[in-house]
Amino acid sequence: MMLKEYEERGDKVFLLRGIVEVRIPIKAYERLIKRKDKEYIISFGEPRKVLNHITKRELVFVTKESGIPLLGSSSFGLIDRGTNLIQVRPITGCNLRCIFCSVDEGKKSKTRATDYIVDPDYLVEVLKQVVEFKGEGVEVHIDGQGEPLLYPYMEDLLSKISKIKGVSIISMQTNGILLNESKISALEEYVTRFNLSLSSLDRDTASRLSGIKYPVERVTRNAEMIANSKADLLIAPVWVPGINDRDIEKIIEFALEINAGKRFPPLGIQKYIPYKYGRKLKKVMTFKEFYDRLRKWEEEYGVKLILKPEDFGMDKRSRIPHPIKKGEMHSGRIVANGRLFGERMVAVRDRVVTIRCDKRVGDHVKFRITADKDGIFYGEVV
Ligand SMILES: C[S@@+](CC[C@H](N)C(=O)[O-])C[C@H]1O[C@@H](n2cnc3c(N)ncnc32)[C@H](O)[C@@H]1O
Ligand code: SF4
Repeated sequence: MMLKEYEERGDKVFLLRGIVEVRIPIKAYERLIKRKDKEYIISFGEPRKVLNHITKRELVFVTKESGIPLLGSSSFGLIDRGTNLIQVRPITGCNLRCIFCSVDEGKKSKTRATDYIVDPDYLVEVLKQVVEFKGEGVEVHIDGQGEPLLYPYMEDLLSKISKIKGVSIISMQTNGILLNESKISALEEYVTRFNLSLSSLDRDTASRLSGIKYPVERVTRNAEMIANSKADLLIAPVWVPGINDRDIEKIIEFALEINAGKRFPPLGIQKYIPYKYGRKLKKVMTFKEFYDRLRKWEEEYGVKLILKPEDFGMDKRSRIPHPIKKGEMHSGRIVANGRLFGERMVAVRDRVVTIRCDKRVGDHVKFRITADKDGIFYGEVV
């Protein structure tokens, strides 16, 4: 809701240490004080938090008014890794709990403290600027630390992205569970390619991998419907050694049978990689083992499995200039809690920087930028 709407509803809007806060006044718990021409509120009540209905984590609404920049974080917003592909991350949080998940997503995550949801108009506004900088032939890839189809404004977002001059491909990474016939027919108008994560066709194995009672039939039906739609389909299993070794061949056969990959490769087999803050499994394959096996299957099935960026029309492009650099000292306001426990997000020069500290949202901090990886910034308080 806009601030005006809160005021019209009769709620009071207060300026609290420079942050606009909306509170429904409950006299017993709040006391008003006046300083100069500003009203401040002292609240003795618990702060109100919006929670993600699946993960039950704090959900931060990233709007233009929130002062949270959309560049600089790997959790939400936009990522430019120096190619014609821009990653768009509208939401965090997931309906699955994959045992291999690189971002430790879903309920009962041990590492994730906060979820984010981005206002679609804000996302489109900043994306337009990035696409304009990149030039023609841009791929917008909707992905995220979580399941993108949980985003309630997806159709609106895609419709607006499809109108941006310079965007030639819209692709989406999804676990496909939330799709159905009507969703697919709505999304096929905008989505050029769905990358569907499907790691087993066996219900028990898929359930073990996803951490839920996995609806195999629903996902395979969705895969067929995508393959028969205007959109292209790429099936992207994660090969988890010791668990789905026998399933990968069955998935290759399934992808070929339903004619996945009209314009792009039909399969994008991924090797399980243990990530620092992801879920760890004991058995890990070497890259040699992985590629040797893919090469064998390529011969056996006559299908391309070792993929290169060129297979997706990707090329190198200048990066959007970074207004802050590694080693520099800055100070800024904490605009939100960070994605991981103990992290905070600071805004500086239209970028968000992740730092570790125990100060609160609204406080100012001085910090040094310690890392800049593809425009994703980390800092250390000094
Ligand atoms: C983090 S998920 C987010 C999008 C969506 N939830 C999904 O699963 O498609 C992005 C992709 O990374 C894959 N993935 C997750 N954890 C991985 C890991 N540890 N190693 C390799 N790939 C992984 C997923 O299977 C998926 O294809
Ligand atoms: S891999 Fe994707 S579907 Fe599985 S838990 Fe992680 S974000 Fe969710």
